[in-house]
Amino acid sequence: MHSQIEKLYKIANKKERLIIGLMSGTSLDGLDVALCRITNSGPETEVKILKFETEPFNDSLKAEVRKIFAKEQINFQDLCLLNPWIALQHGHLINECLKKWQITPDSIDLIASHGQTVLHAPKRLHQQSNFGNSTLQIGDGDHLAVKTGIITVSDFRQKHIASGGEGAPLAVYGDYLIFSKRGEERIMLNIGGIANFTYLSADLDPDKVFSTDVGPGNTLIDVFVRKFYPQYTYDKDGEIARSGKVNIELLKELKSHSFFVEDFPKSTGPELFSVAYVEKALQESKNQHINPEDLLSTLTQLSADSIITSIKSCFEEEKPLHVYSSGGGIHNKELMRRIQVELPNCIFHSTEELGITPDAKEAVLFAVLANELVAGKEDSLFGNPAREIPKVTMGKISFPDK
Ligand SMILES: Nc1ncnc2c1ncn2[C@@H]1O[C@H](COP(=O)(O)OP(=O)(O)OP(=O)(O)O)[C@@H](O)[C@H]1O
Ligand SMILES: CC(=O)N[C@H]1[C@@H]2OC[C@@H](O2)[C@@H](O)[C@@H]1O[C@H](C)C(=O)O
Repeated sequence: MHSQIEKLYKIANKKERLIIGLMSGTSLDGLDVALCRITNSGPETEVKILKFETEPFNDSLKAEVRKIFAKEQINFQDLCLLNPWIALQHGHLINECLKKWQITPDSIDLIASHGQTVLHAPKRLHQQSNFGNSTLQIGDGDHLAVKTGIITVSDFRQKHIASGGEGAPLAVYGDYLIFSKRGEERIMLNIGGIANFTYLSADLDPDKVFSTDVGPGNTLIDVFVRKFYPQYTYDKDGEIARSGKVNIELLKELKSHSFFVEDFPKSTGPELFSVAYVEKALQESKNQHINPEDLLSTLTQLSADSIITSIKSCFEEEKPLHVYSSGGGIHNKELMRRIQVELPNCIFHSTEELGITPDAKEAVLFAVLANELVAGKEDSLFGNPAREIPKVTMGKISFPDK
């Protein structure tokens, strides 16, 4: 047997594994690196975060990615060059983290790498009859494995699509395994560039579980902060939004997009929630000369309303729901205030109360997916195919060869 296969076999048979989960989301703020100790698999999975860092991306990395990020037309060579280059950048950041933590690569069992989404094109968005759902994450796993010397699991979304899903959201798989709690109706709300949630039923019934993107989280806020306030990259604590007024006509126009009336579950991205989408709405509502703080206030209300309306439309009002929030958007106090005011029957928490740092949650998710791929049992795989959550393992394995 090849020594790497033998090593993987041993890792699969361990009771607990050290897995580095990586997430670089749509906000392009940095690489989330979560060193997790994962015990068991399937419904018995337990996760402890041993270390967590967000390694900020420097301006040149952001500029390189933005050349091809969520764009309909790009230079094909840029895409080709960035696929290994991103992996090498991520590999370098992992090596730096390991040095800082004084942990040697050979004590890590696996890396679980999401990669960088450069385009998400579910059929609902591209609408081309000959083609199905599609998504592209770059940062090739072989390059990461060779750069770090650690067996790497990557490219999780393709199997989801191959099995009938849209390739997103995937958080539901980790949410079900690590956050389900008998006797408590839970919503796991993540506010990243895009906002999404998972519903976990109090009776633990997997057939009731579902997950969906709901619309923009921080993505539009970030883009227009960068445009009008170049010294900032986001609206810290929502202060700009708080100083402005919501423009009702513009908000109505933004909400008239067909995405908001499509059935759940659905996935989306900055391909739809883009500058062009906002500029069209500004034009249609005759608000091209809106002042920046009113625009930011309106975009913040759009994010809040996307979340509020989706939760209200999926659940009866009397149902006591516990909402556990994560993602960078939870630091936007004005956004969170507006959401909480309109959902008085929900009890709001942070995932911190469940032992998972909110900024680390998505990176942990990919560590859990890698754990299921390598050590999960086929008969205890989670899924709910009726709600587009296929029962599958996800990820591709790359070996460093030494
Ligand atoms: N103090 C703060 N005030 C307001 N917003 C904040 C604050 N801190 C972080 N954010 C927001 O959180 C964003 C980063 O969020 P996060 O890392 O969850 O996004 P992501 O993982 O890239 O997104 P996605 O989950 O869509 O892929 C920042 O770009 C910013 O908009
Ligand atoms: C294609 C893609 O990268 N989608 C991301 C993005 O960021 C949030 C939302 O849009 C979600 O659908 C997804 O990520 C999380 C981790 C998910 O799949 O659950």
